[in-house]
Amino acid sequence: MAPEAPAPKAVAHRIIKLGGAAITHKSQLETLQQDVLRRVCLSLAKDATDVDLGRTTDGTVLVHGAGSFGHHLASDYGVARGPLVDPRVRHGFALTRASVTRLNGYVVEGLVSAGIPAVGLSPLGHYTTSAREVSVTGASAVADCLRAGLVPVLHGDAVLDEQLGCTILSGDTLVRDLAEQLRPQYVVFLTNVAGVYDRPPEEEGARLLRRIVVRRKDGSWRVTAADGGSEVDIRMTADTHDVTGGIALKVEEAARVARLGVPVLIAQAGSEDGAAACRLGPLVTVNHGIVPLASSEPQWSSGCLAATSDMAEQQQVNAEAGQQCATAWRGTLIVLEDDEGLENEALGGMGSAG
Ligand SMILES: Nc1ncnc2c1ncn2[C@@H]1O[C@H](COP(=O)(O)OP(=O)(O)OP(=O)(O)O)[C@@H](O)[C@H]1O
Ligand SMILES: C=C(C)CCOP(=O)(O)O
Repeated sequence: MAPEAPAPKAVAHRIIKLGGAAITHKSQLETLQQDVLRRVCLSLAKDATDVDLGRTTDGTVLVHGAGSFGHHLASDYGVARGPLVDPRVRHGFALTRASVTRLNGYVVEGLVSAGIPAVGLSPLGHYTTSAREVSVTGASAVADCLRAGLVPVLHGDAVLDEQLGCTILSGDTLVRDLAEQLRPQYVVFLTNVAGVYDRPPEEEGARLLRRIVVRRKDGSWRVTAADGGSEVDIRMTADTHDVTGGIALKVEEAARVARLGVPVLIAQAGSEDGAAACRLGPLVTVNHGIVPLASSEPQWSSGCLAATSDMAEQQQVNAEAGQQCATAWRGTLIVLEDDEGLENEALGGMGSAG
């Protein structure tokens, strides 16, 4: 019998989800937000050439959402529920894929024009689900691309489901599966708002949650007020066409990633904060003053930038790297509680929406 294949080596440095709400106008069928897409492509390309940081886009996995290229059609034709034997659902399945792969083409084209060796990789054919849960992962195809020096660009997709016939696999769920399989150093979700708020961000008084802490024992998550007091209530809503659950699914999947010990950042696509999150990972919070990196969390620092074991030196490098972001970093950091089950009280906190 052939010897068992060795476990694949970690090849992913970072996984970035480019939200459909950021690169499309989610409420208008198949409309691209070209300016946001262009800014993201340019900033990722800049990471690749930043010789001071010794960084390249090697080890970067990109996943994008569907936005208005997929959610509308999937919702109109009931693609998330199946069954595929229903001719109307089958037609909707094909239409949804045609739409979302069109968007994938635009994203890949933007990245390649910016000089990134990006290749589109559709989940259908690599991923299967069972009752909407991933039952077959496509992570090995992603790892193969990474080992070949390519930047795989996946997307939320219509896939085959062992029980339902077909369903919709969200990019947020793909990111979590890839994080489980490839164990990147960090994950970034870029979307159209600055992060997770205590209520829909357009509502008056909405406050940006700077830090969400995930409990080690059961994976539940919480936000406590900066004064260390009671837990904060959070309200999240989703667009009417959204077939995958919107921001609530994102937070749930992000919490599952954080529980692996992989820090997650949520920030705005096309902004300096989003670019800095992609470039620096959780160290962005060191440079920009919201979350001091505790010495008990050394694993976050390894490999986020050119390797250096000395924290002071690393902070100096990071400070130089993050110069573009002159003000405090705006976004949400999602992390696992420390070994004692405590969160550092200096790390909690909220910021106003303004
Ligand atoms: N409490 C909240 N905090 C943050 N955003 C919220 C909240 N409640 C509702 N939202 C809305 O969630 C949206 C972002 O989630 P959504 O899943 O649509 O993003 P996305 O991942 O960019 O899109 P896609 O799923 O198409 O990839 C924002 O447009 C925001 O208005
Ligand atoms: C609607 C489709 C085809 C995919 C949804 O992916 P998401 O926008 O990442 O949730």
